[in-house]
Amino acid sequence: MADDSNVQFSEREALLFHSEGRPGKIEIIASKPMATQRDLALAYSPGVAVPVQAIADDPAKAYDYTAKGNLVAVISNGTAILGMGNLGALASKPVMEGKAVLFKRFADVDAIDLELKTEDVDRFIDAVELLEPSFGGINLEDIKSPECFIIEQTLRERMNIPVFHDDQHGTAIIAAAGLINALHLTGRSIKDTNVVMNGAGAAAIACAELIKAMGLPSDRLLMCDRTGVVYEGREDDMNQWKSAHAVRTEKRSLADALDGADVFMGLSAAGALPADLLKTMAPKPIVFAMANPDPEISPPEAKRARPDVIIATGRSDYPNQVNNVLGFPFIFRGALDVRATGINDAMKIAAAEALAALARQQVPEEVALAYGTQHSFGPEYIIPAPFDPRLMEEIPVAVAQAAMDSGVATKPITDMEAYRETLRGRLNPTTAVLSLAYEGARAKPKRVVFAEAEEEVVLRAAIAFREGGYGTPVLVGRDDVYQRLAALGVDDPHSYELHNSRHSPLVPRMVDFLYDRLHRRGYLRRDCERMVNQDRNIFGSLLLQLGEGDAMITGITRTFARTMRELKRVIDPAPGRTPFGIHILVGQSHTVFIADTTINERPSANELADIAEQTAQVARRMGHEPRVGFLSYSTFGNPEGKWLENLRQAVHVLEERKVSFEFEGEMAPDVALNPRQLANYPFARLSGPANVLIMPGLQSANISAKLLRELGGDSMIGPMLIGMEKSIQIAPMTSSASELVTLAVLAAGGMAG
Ligand SMILES: NC(=O)C1=CN([C@@H]2O[C@H](COP(=O)(O)OP(=O)(O)OC[C@H]3O[C@@H](n4cnc5c(N)ncnc54)[C@H](OP(=O)(O)O)[C@@H]3O)[C@@H](O)[C@H]2O)C=CC1
Ligand SMILES: CC(=O)C(=O)O
Ligand SMILES: [Mg+2]
Repeated sequence: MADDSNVQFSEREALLFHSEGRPGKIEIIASKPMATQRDLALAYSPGVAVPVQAIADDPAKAYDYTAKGNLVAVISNGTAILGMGNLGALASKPVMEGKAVLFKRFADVDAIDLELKTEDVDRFIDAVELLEPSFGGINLEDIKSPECFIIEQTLRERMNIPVFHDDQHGTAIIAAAGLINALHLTGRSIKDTNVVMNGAGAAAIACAELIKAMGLPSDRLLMCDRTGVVYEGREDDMNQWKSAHAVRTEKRSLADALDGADVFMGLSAAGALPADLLKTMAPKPIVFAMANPDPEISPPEAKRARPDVIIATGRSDYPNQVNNVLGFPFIFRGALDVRATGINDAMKIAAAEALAALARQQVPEEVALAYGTQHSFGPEYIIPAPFDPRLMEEIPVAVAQAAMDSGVATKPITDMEAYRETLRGRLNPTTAVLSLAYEGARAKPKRVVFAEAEEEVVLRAAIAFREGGYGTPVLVGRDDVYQRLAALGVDDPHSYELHNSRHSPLVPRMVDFLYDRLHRRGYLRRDCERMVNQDRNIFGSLLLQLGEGDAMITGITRTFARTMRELKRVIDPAPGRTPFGIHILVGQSHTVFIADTTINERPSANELADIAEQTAQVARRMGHEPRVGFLSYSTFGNPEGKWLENLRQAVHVLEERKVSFEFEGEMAPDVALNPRQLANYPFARLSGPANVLIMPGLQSANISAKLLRELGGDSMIGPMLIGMEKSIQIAPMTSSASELVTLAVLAAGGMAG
């Protein structure tokens, strides 16, 4: 992929990403239990007849008894897939599946892709119109112009749910938001700005219309297509939508148009803006090169030609991503939540203004930390990043309010504050924090030792780690690791850093270091030499001690306990810390941290308190306000037992330490997690279900974590090893490559510190 971007991946990796596990990117999950005969009777015949009759009597009830109200269809015929052209309905499926998962990921909207095999406008319209009962909204995508204009207009007239061609309006909203801010930064007023719009298709026409609606005079926008400037009187390759933007001018080519222009907006094709032409633009030019997957000009090339440029692209791997992903999930969220009958101009402008305003506000700490680079309002940050958790609050609220004010909301929201609260609850902050941890790793790439590089799964993780741009893998293994890399499709295996203890020049220093630590613990120099030469965990952790890496990942070839024993010969706990393990259970809207699941068999009261404090810190770093429950079989002395004293003491220790989070115990897990059970103990000091579960001992902790991993539906991260003087993670022996990458990213980012 583009060599100068900051995220590298191979075509092989892109294909593997899509084919691994279940092919594609979506699956359907039942939202009701389907376990018993009774469940079946309720979900299907005969129970289902009851909601059928209710909806037949009152169609609005479909929103109460079916998924319609949160369901959007992403529909394409593949005639303008990204900037790749007309490759047909089937080939568009990966893009449409991609949009469906973005709807879910960013705004908890359920979406399904539908690819229609027709280029006939009427057949397309008929097919979509018939779908109205199924969906709460229709997102049209990657349909070429001018057909897309007729399709969208007709469907909007005929359907009573929002129909939104995202390439037109989504793009226009984001581009307008970015433009508001870029003009602000360069001290321009929209009324005096000269804009060249390159492209005269779906996205470009909608963009031109929106920025004119926001105050750009018509004669200050010159539109260009493959034929050149769209001027009054032009006859070649025109249509009514282009004609609406034709101006009286002598300029004929893109070069003529750009000479002295303030803004270039590209919604055309890769490479359409030559650097030479950029040089002729006005001082502090603004370039939005939005063609996907490759922009009209790359940011490094643009900056070489014009160091004073403000540049945005459609891609996530450069600063200033002007991409409709910043809009469609949140715009539909707001529209669905007020059951809007359509998405009108007032809602679009509200979304653009809310986005622009968000970029000018202080960036939240977790976003700033993760991106590392400049993330305060400025030339490299004119538009919020897609992972910014504030988008989910601000944009739907603005859109819903505009829908209500403009009279298209059929179910107005009466309490906006309560609505904000439900929006916050729809997403799991951990997901955002994990995404940000990945971004953070990219921003500040570290060197991570992969101690078991002879294992294929570890090598695949190391390749993905490097190709993802998260850091530099430092491999430990024999020389044939190079052949194995080549067999996995790596073109330049020798560009990987490989350390082989057989001939590493570091070995003498390692032996000295180890002997220095262990000679009074019963080890001879020869024992140390043998360990350095033969044990990859010892060798790998010595690399960390000698400064050859920032973090290490291991665990695939040995059990946790054995690996931990080896590591402790080389690495100590951090001063004053109790090392322990956390398993993190991540669901769509909740996260639970369970500790200590790996090390301390019978923690003392003080150790339990330490574990609670440090786990609470990790929870905070992952975006959760901790509520700690000390778990037992017993709740506040019922039943009595002889193992409860430790837990009670731990609660006292935290009281004495005056910690800044809620904690309570001892309590059974159902009391900790279920508010109805908790309500039986009105004196309990938890304001909601516990999200940090401190286990009384290793038996119950480790068993619970492994049961949840094997039997539970949610995904499990960890165990994360906490409290060592160096950042080391011991992965479960059954880890997949992507689980290893996640642990490596967390280790590199200090998330597990
Ligand atoms: N960043 C984002 O969020 C988005 C980006 N896009 C990108 O915008 C581009 C256009 O998409 P869309 O509007 O849906 O597609 P359309 O097929 O509707 O329009 C394409 C337009 O681009 C013009 N064009 C193509 N090549 C050139 C060129 N070399 N110079 C000048 N004009 C050219 C075409 O000209 P002609 O009329 O002469 O054929 C046509 O007007 C794509 O690259 C797409 O990826 C689209 C939506 C969102
Ligand atoms: C982003 C998008 O929708 C496109 O490039 O078509
Ligand atoms: Mg598109």
